[in-house]
Amino acid sequence: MFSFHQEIDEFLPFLYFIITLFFVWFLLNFLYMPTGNKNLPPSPSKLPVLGNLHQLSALTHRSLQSLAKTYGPMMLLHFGNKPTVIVSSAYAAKEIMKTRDLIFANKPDSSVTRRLMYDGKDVSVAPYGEYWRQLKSICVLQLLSNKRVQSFRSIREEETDLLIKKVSGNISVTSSPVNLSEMFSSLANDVICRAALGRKFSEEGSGKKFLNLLREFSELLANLSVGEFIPWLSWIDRVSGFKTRVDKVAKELDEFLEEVIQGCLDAGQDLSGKAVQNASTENFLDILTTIYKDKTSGVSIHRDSIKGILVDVFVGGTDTTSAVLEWTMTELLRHPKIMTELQNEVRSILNGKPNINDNDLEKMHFLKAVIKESLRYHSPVPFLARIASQDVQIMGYNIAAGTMILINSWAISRDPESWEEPEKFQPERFLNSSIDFRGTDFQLIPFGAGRRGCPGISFAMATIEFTLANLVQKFDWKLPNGEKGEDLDMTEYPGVTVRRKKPLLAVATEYCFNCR
Ligand code: HEM
Repeated sequence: MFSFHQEIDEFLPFLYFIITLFFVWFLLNFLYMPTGNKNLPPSPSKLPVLGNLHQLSALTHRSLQSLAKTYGPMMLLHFGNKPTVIVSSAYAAKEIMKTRDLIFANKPDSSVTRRLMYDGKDVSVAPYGEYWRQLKSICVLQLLSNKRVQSFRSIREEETDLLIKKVSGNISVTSSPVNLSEMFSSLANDVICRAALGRKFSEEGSGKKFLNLLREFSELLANLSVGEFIPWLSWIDRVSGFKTRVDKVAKELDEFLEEVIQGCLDAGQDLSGKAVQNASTENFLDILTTIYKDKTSGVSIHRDSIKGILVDVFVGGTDTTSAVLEWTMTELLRHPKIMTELQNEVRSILNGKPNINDNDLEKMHFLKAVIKESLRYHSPVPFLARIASQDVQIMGYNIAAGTMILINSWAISRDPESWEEPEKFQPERFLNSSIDFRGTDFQLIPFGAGRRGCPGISFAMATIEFTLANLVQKFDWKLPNGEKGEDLDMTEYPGVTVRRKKPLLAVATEYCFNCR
């Protein structure tokens, strides 16, 4: 028979265990106090050290969208030790990018962005202020204004013509599919290189290397560096090879840009070796180097500023533009009825005329609706990042100075509060709607909004509209091997820009203008 003391003796270790557990739980709760009592946005519970990092998948925009379904349009997460507010509604986005735009005019920086973006000497991560303002206005005036974009018409025409010839050439040799993803990347890069540098690189061995460098660059920017969020674990970045990759890409891109700039600086010649004749034939790099050399202009830019701006233009403009082309063609191939409707519009407006001009494009309302729907359904840059520069209240929640803000523009453009049947690809929704993507309608912000909004919208749209109109006018398209639209692999590949994981392959047949 057990005595009372015997029972107590046996129970004691268990009791100690329970008390210890309770103490640890209390300590952790104290250290990582739930945020509700400071009127902070709702938070999912977090782990010590990791915070909420374990709740993120590689496709962060999707994991944060599903967390927002539980915690609401403004939630506070901890990426390691970094408090981060995730914004997933049009209303909250407007509060940040319009109502309180000035407080949120700075971008977060990290050791990776500093290393890759010339220590903030570019436009996209430069601290908000006079230097950023000067750089951005140089970009807009000299490369991205409507007038400049119009002046690049012949570049777009020549490069699209080459793309069409590649597709036609492929049809005459073999009826095998063409790799549209690869073609769109080259096209976007060639158009930007010619407009910015006066030449392109795709025809040289260095062209492919340059494109791969840009792709890796964008991947590294989107990667979570462990040391950034958990400083005492920064050794993991060295052991995993992440830091070495960052250094290698930064070094190789710098060498490439240095060569390009030096080529331009040498003897006031442009990159093709010709002396620069007059301002109208100058390319963007000529203008940047002139400002760099002219110390009397009142604008002072360093050599690293030129490199930073070029990185912005290539990284910001190449992958994004080709991603939009890639996703739009993907959706057209998945929805043959929409493809036919678009072809009917384009072909009837052109009425047998082979060349498309800006007036024709203006009339193509369905084309514009298809592109808008593609930007909504596959918002190419899923996150817009900001830093709160002072304590502020948004939607009644307190946000402390220094908090990182991630606006999930991907989730906002699929939010059922703003969109009917958001998971369906329906270009018609834009036909009788004034909603646009230029940063005034916060349910559709693929180019961001406010002071830090994208300055390259007109440049990108001119290339996208012209290329798509030509492709659907001149060819009929289908998926290879009789594949059905609904079977097409739609897996996304994460990065600053979300691309298709697998390249888009499609079979083209030449459209016969005289046969109808
Ligand atoms: C479809 C194509 C493009 C998309 C989807 C896109 C998207 C974006 C987004 C989302 C931002 C951040 C905006 C924000 O935080 O509010 C941005 C910024 C920027 N983009 Fe684009 N972009 C595209 C094309 C281009 C092109 C063609 C260029 C230049 C040639 C360019 C240059 C820039 C620059 C310099 C910034 C930084 C602006 C700043 O921080 O003030 N983008 N872009």
